[in-house]
Amino acid sequence: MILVFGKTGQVARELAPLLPDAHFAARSEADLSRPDECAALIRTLKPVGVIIAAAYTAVDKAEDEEELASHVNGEAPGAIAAACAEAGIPLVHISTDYVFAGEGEYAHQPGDEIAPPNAYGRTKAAGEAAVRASGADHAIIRTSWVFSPHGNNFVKTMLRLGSERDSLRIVADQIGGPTPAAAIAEACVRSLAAIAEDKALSGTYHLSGAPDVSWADFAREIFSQAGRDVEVADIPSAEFPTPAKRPLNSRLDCSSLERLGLERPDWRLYLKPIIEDFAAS
Ligand SMILES: NC(=O)C1=CN([C@@H]2O[C@H](COP(=O)(O)OP(=O)(O)OC[C@H]3O[C@@H](n4cnc5c(N)ncnc54)[C@H](OP(=O)(O)O)[C@@H]3O)[C@@H](O)[C@H]2O)C=CC1
Ligand SMILES: Cc1cn([C@H]2C[C@H](O)[C@@H](COP(=O)(O)OP(=O)(O)O[C@H]3O[C@@H](C)C(=O)[C@@H](O)[C@H]3O)O2)c(=O)[nH]c1=O
Repeated sequence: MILVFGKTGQVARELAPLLPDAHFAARSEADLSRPDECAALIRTLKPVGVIIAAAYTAVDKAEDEEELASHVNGEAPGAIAAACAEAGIPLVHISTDYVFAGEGEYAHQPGDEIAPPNAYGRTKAAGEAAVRASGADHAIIRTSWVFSPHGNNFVKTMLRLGSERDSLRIVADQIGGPTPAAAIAEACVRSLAAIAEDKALSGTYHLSGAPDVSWADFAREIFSQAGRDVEVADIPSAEFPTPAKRPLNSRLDCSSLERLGLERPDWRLYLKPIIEDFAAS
């Protein structure tokens, strides 16, 4: 049996149909703010592999709750990875573009220096480091700008705001790859099988949707596919102040996905079901 930490999040919900026999541990069963209890669950359930699909993802709130976010995003993945190493089972963990400072206009390689610009990114970086240090066979999949029909995400925010207003001001100097949660779920399953088969595939991978765009361009495509006549005005980040600083350059070089037999998904092909759900609600 495969154990998935997380049940209600975007990626966890996309994992459910791919892994019908997996055990999905919700917060009530495995609270990541209590890392020892999460590690103990591995010893109790004795899974053949583990995927961590839960995290503290409230980027702005993390500025005020860095200690809690550190337990959830830093220490819990470390404790889970140590338990995986002890049991000799592989682990897949998900991380973020927000570990990068985001300077320049290049696509980041997995081995590039990290320098998180905010508290959420610092806690995710700590989780990555703990997983690498654990000795467990692992895949760390860094992704960005996740969206799906479930939970909170930029696509659903835009559809909601676009139904209330005729024009929106959206940041145009942050560039990255919107990523469908379904593609991340597929990569989790594929990478878990790959590292179980070949330990040499253990390491850090990048997965983001193509093409890279600004948040403003992302919004325009959402409204275009939704047939909504909402004017999107490009603004610089400075005109949309937020508690957490976001990286300007979130481009991820995803070429190492080839080692897993995967490629970047075209995110534009994943918008329609979300738009239809929104229209029906
Ligand atoms: N969302 C994004 O844009 C991006 C996400 N990522 C990473 O991808 C992974 C999956 O994210 P995503 O699917 O979007 O997550 P969501 O934001 O959709 O959901 C977060 C999940 O984590 C759970 N969770 C939060 N705190 C705890 C806790 N203390 N104990 C147990 N569970 C907890 C939530 O449970 P509950 O329902 O009980 O609150 C929820 O199921 C994460 O590692 C995230 O850092 C990377 C890049 C971008
Ligand atoms: C609502 C709104 C947002 N924005 C900007 C703010 C921000 O720069 C950008 C996206 O804002 P959001 O708060 O939706 O996204 P944010 O929470 O920053 O999303 C991040 O989540 C974490 C978990 C990750 O790991 C990242 O990869 C990334 O997906 O859009 C506007 O410019 N205008 C608006 O009206």
